[in-house]
Amino acid sequence: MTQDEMKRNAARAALAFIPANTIVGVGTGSTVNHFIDALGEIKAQIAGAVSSSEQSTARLKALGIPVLDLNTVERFSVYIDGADEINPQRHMIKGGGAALTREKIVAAVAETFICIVDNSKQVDVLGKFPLPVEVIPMAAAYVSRELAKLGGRPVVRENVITDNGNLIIDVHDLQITDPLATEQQINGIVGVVTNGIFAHRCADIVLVGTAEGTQTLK
Ligand SMILES: O=C(CO)[C@H](O)[C@H](O)COP(=O)(O)O
Repeated sequence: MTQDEMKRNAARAALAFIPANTIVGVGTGSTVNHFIDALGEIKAQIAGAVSSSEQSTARLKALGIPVLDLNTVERFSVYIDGADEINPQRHMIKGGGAALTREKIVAAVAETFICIVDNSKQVDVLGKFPLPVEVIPMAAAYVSRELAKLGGRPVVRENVITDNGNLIIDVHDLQITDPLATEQQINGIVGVVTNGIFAHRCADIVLVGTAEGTQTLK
């Protein structure tokens, strides 16, 4: 089975966790694209979607799924999103698609975060995948110097502007042994919008696509 088939199976398994008439929070990425396609098949049974990126919004709208403004929604039941890495504590690195800030905001409003991944994303310690950090453009050099002091190797992602008009710094070679502390520490650097560690708001349920089928971890 290919990696993409495992992603698609995990994405389709998420449909079983969507209550009738609910608003669905939708993440970003290739795994989520499979989920959006599956959501299109049950669009009559949901109240609409809240989206974490312009890319997902366009795909949702193309399938006729209404996209709601998060400011009009107080709370909703499920948020479905992928991850670049996930550890056994269900802490994640996200932001490979540069949508980390909106993803973190939408996830904060959801009751349950369901993470959909193929098994290549499972790690014991976060940090092999370079950690994305969204920064205000004028702060990029300062933030890079501060990130280097933490032991990482910051590289501004070329030709990428986020949906919020900001830059992404990818931090290579960070061993993230305490994700809660590192998430907080990096978010404390002036000029950082947010970083891609999702530890304070980790996943509640993980659907892992494997060659043997999709596993559910809680
Ligand atoms: O955080 C993300 C986007 O900002 C994605 O969830 C993450 O990059 C995983 O992407 P994919 O499903 O394409 O492997």
